Formats: sequence, structure tokens, C-alpha cells
Amino acid sequence: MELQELANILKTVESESNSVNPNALIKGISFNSQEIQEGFLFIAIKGYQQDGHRFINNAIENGACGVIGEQEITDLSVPYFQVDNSRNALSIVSNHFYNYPTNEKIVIGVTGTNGKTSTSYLLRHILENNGLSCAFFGSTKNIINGESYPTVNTTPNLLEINRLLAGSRDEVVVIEVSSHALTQYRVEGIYFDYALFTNLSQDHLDYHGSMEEYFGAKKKLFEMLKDEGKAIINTDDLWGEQLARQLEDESIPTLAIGENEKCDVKLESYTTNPPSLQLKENNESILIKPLLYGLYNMYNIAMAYGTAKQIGVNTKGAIEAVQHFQGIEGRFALTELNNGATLVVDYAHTSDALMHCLKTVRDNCEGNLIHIFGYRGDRDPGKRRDMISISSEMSDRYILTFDDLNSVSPEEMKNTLISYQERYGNDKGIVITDRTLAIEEAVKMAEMGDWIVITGKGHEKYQQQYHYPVHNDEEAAIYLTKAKD
Ligand SMILES: CC(=O)N[C@H]1[C@@H](OP(=O)(O)OP(=O)(O)OC[C@H]2O[C@@H](n3ccc(=O)[nH]c3=O)[C@H](O)[C@@H]2O)O[C@H](CO)[C@@H](O)[C@@H]1O[C@H](C)C(=O)N[C@@H](C)C(=O)N[C@H](CCC(=O)O)C(=O)O
Ligand SMILES: Nc1ncnc2c1ncn2[C@@H]1O[C@H](COP(=O)(O)OP(=O)(O)OP(=O)(O)O)[C@@H](O)[C@H]1O
Repeated sequence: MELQELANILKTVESESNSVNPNALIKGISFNSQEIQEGFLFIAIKGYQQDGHRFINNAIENGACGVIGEQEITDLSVPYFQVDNSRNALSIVSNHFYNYPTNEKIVIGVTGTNGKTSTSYLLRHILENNGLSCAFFGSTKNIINGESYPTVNTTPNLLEINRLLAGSRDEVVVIEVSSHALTQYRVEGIYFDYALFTNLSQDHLDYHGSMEEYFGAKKKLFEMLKDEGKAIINTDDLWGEQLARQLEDESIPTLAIGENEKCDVKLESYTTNPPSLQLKENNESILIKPLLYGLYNMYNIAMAYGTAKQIGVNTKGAIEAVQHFQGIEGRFALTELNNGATLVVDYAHTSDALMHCLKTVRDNCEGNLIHIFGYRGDRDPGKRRDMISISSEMSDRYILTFDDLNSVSPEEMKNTLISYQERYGNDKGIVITDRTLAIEEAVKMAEMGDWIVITGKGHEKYQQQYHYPVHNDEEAAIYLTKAKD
């Protein structure tokens, strides 16, 4: 891509500059001045922490051959292109630079508050087991040509997506699409073949302001469907039902998943212990015996199954694949501990997910349920009261502890935990701020047949250092039960 093409691509004009070579070939793109190399294009983004426009000179010193930004700037030594929205420009330019790699693939976006990762993994597993290679972008990792790559965000920006997809031989790409990504134009310019909506419940209101705005952000995904694309919606969720109605008004084809008789894939019945799911599709009854626990996973399965069928997977192949799916790291991950207790490590960090997780444990646990959880620093405080209410109601004992503190000081989070316990907790609960000491206490309390449930971090490594030298919840519980012997 040549520098002089940019004005056309971005529908803007180049500002006056002393530039020597407007025909220069752009060798790479970055929105981080520190990653700029000779011949790269720098895109200045006004972020939430810093303003990228402040780093334009730094980018030029590092070799930028051109700059895109939102501010009016006239005196740069390289061509400058002023745009209304730099994040959108990043998507537009990266699509041109990499020659629209998503155009070659069946593109599936999965959104919703909970269940994006679970549904996406299930779907990828069904497709891969039925001969369709599938790239994946999500909160745990990205997968291209079967190779895993680390990720910072649930949804990377289009520059990163395109960079990885440029070398992809996969026929399908499944992308977990967060509401942040939709408001930050991270997937702008992708046209989706299928867009999935799992559910919506309170989260991220610190960012979106209200549930209506949060829903509005999620809805953007369905405006990005191809003309022949299809929405796949859990209509048992109230927001899902609303979305389906709106899309019907807009004549966007929808596949409804739920318990209602009118649903295209109907959840006829299910048992959670042992797990089994009876679906009805085109008057045909389909029995699936998955390895996954929890009613919520029956919905995740129905969503993934319905999508795979749309893509052309046959019923038998889809059922077989679901039945062999082993689960996902950090999502209702079960371990039998040395002391005879069962450990569940789960990523639940909303009140809805917590309710589903603890309900699933209750369905399976005959002994006591000991729950350990915390509140993540810098994340929506509006969900905290419901989280403690659910835990204090559904568990036999609970321990409030640290989750990632992010920018919050240990003292402040300690006071928050004590205050929530005093105001909304009950006498089943205690506060032990050090997460590993909290797990040690739970291990001491637990007897044969009890379940210890640790939520919030799932597969993730600890951000802070704790008393015991372990890196995640599962490791901590195993280490501490061994230590108890
Ligand atoms: C609050 C937020 O969403 N931040 C996202 C945003 O970063 P930002 O633009 O605010 O970054 P910034 O630090 O202010 O920097 C502004 C600009 O200056 C540039 N800079 C900075 C320093 C320098 O020396 N030179 C330079 O050029 C930076 O590269 C950047 O372009 O854009 C980045 C690139 O796309 C994201 O990686 C980053 O996600 C951060 C890591 C994050 O934690 N986001 C969370 C809230 C998030 O997006 N979560 C959702 C999942 C939610 C869910 O659970 O469902 C997700 O999709 O991950
Ligand atoms: N369909 C669902 N409905 C409600 N809760 C769910 C559902 N699926 C999963 N959960 C709960 O939410 C937790 C996170 O699941 P998952 O990682 O699939 O969601 P996610 O939407 O990808 O979350 P995040 O965006 O935070 O990564 C699970 O560990 C489980 O407790």
C-alpha cells in the first residue's frame, strides 16, 4: 500500500507537509509509537489512559513515513491525514494493508455477557471435528492454523486480527466480540456470516453507563452481518428476545434458540446430573449426552450446535463432537483433591454467572459448598452487591478475598471487602484478603464430599504475589491439600 493511497482510502486530504516521498510504500502499521520502525504508518489514538497524538514526534523519530490522527496538525515532516475517528481509520487501513483476509472465510462473531468463550470453543470443536479448520480469537488465546497465540484482549483490534489471519489457511474464523471492541471499532469493516447472542446481564456498566447502552453496543455486531448473514439468538434471555424482535422488524434473518415451541432449535428437556440435553429441530428430536455440567452449558451447546448446522455440519457429526468435548480451562474445571473434597475453578465474575455456577455445584454436591471469590479492581462495582448476595445465599461458607487489584491499593480493596461483608453478607462469610490463605482456610474447613468453589480468575495467573508460591487457583488448592496431609 502506498502512502498516497491513504487520502482516498480514508476519504480525507493530506495536510500540508514537507514530505519528500508521498509514493513511499507503507511497510507496516502501528498505533504504538514504540513499535514504529522505518517506513511504518503511525496511527495516533486518543486512548483512555494516554493520548497517542502526544507520541507523534516519537513515532517520526522511530521512522514513521506517515501519520493518521484526529487533531488538526500542519507542520509535520511526513504526510499527515486527519480523520474523524482514528480507531475506525485503524480498521479501514489495516483491511487495505492486509487485503481483507476475512473476506475469504466464513466469519462468526459471538457476543453476550457470559458464555462467549464456552460457546466459541464448542463451535470450533464441532467444526474442526467435522473437517472444517477454524481460526479463533478470544479471551483465553488466539488460534490460527491450529497454533495458539497469546492475547491481551477478548477481542483484538482489526490490525492484529488481520495480521494473524493473513497467514491463515482456516476456512472459518470464530471471533469473541466484546462490547468494548464494538464501541472501539475493533472489528469495524468485518462482514459477519453469523452473529451469536448468548445473553446479557449486568457487567461493564462503569464503561457503558446503562444496560440500554450496553445492549446498544452489543447490537452493533448484528448491524455488521452480511446481506445473506444470520443472527443466532438465545431468545430465553430477555435482552435476546428484544434483539430478535428488533431484527425481525429490520428483516434480518434469525435462528432462535430456547425453550419456546417456536424456536428453531428448541431445548426440549435437559438433566444436569448426569448431563443430557434433548433438542428439537425441524420436528426431529436430538439427544446429546455432553460431558459438561450446568444448565447454562446446555444453552451454550444449543447455540453452537445450531450454528454448526447452519454451516452445513450434519446432525450426527455435530452430536458426536459435542459428546467428546472435554471443556475449557478455568470454566467449571473439576479436580478431586487429596482431602476428599471436590474443587471447582470457574471464571464466573458476574452475578448471573455466579448464580449458574453455584447452582450447578448445588445440583451435584451432597456435602458443604465453600465458596471463595473477590472483586476485581477497576471493574464495574455495580455488580458486587448481587455477587455477595448470591454467594451468601447459595453457599454454606464463603470467603471474600482478593481478585486482581489492578490500580486499586490492597488497603482500599480490603476495606471494600469488609464493608460489603458488613453491609450485605451474613454469618457464613469471612474476609481473608490473601487469596492463597483464603484457599488454605477453605481446605482446612473441607471434609470428604464437600466442594470448594473458587471463582473469578479461572485459568488466569495471579496478578499479585500471595503468601504461598503458587500461580493460579488450581495450583494453590492442590499445593495446599498436599501440605495438609
Ligand atoms: C480501556 C480499554 O478498553 N483500553 C483499550 C484501548 O487502549 P487505549 O487506547 O485506551 O490505550 P492508552 O494506554 O490510553 O494509549 C493510547 C494510545 O497511545 C499509544 N501510545 C502510548 C504510549 C507510547 O509511548 N506511545 C504510544 O503510541 C498507545 O499505543 C495507544 O494507541 O485500546 C487497546 C488496543 O485496542 C486495548 O488493548 C485496550 O484494552 C485494555 C488492555 C483493556 O483492559 N480493555 C478492557 C476494558 C477490554 O477491552 N475488555 C474487553 C472484554 C470485556 C469482557 O470481559 O467482556 C476486551 O475485549 O478485552
Ligand atoms: N450461557 C451462560 N450463561 C450464564 N453464565 C455462563 C454461560 N456460559 C458460561 N457462563 C459462566 O460464565 C463464566 C465465563 O464463561 P465464558 O468464559 O464462556 O464467558 P465469556 O462471555 O467469554 O466471559 P468473558 O467475556 O469475561 O471472557 C463461566 O465460567 C460460567 O460460570
